[in-house]
Amino acid sequence: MAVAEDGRGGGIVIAIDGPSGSGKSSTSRGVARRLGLRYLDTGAQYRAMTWWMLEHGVDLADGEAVAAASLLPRLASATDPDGYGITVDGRVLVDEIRTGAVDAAVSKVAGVRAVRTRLIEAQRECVRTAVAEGVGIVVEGRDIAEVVWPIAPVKVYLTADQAVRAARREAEHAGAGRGTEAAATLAELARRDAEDAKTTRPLDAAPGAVVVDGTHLSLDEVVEEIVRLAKGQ
Ligand SMILES: Nc1ncnc2c1ncn2[C@@H]1O[C@H](COP(=O)(O)OP(=O)(O)OP(=O)(O)O)[C@@H](O)[C@H]1O
Ligand SMILES: Nc1ccn([C@H]2C[C@H](O)[C@@H](COP(=O)(O)O)O2)c(=O)n1
Repeated sequence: MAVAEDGRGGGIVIAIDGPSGSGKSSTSRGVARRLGLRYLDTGAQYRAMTWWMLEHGVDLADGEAVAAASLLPRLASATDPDGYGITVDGRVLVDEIRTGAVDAAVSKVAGVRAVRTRLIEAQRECVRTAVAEGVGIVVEGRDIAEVVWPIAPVKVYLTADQAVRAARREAEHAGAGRGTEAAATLAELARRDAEDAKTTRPLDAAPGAVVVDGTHLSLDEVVEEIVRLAKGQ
C-alpha cells in the first residue's frame, strides 16, 4: 500500500524507528503533516509512565512493584501532529516528561515486561483506529516495525552519526536556555542507547526497514525522502 499522489493516507501505517535523538519525532510530525496522517509518539508513553512512577514514589529497582504500578495510570495520547501530547490521569504532560530525571529512568521502566505489554496494546489500538477510519498514521519509537506493527507497509530506520545527534540535541537544549556540556550530552545519548538495547534494538534496522541516514540531510530532506517512500516512488 502507498499513499496517493495527492498525499491522502488511505489508512497507511508508517513505522519509524531509530536510536535516541536521530530525529524520529520531528521527522514523524513532518511526514504526518505532509500526508494528512495521525502521529503517535510511543516514547512519550514510556516517558509518561516513568513520570507517573517517579511522582508516586514507585521503587524502580523493584520490577514487580513497577509491573503492578503500571496498571494504574490512565494514559491517553493525542495523535494530531500539531497538537501532540500525552494526558495522564487528566493532566496534559509536555515538559514534565522531558526532564533529566525522566531521561535517567525511562529505559529501566521500559524494560519491564508488564509496562511494554500494556503500552504496546494501547499503541496497536491507536493504529487499528487510524486504519479503520481510513486516515493512516505515522508511529515512531524503537520497536514499531518489528513488534508493534510488523505489517506496516512503510518501515523506516532513521539514524544519524552519534556526534551529530548529540550536537543537535545540544543546540536544542541551548535554544531552550538549558545548555549543558557537549561531552555530557554525548555520554547521555550513548548511555540511553546502550540501556535501550537491553530491551529493543535501537541500533539495528528491523527486517524490511529502509535505512535513512540523516547525518548530512536537513529535516526537510529527511521528511521528503520518507514521503517519497510512502508514495512508492
Ligand atoms: N535532519 C535534521 N537536521 C537537523 N536537525 C535535526 C534533524 N532531525 C532532527 N533534528 C533536530 O535534532 C533534535 C532531535 O530530534 P528529535 O527530538 O526529533 O529526535 P528523536 O529521535 O525523536 O529523539 P528522542 O529519541 O530522544 O525522543 C531536535 O532538536 C531536532 O530539531
Ligand atoms: N517504542 C518504544 C519507544 C520508546 N522506548 C523507550 C526507550 C527510550 O529511552 C524511551 C523514551 O523514548 P524517546 O522519547 O527518547 O523516543 O522510551 C521503547 O522502549 N520503545
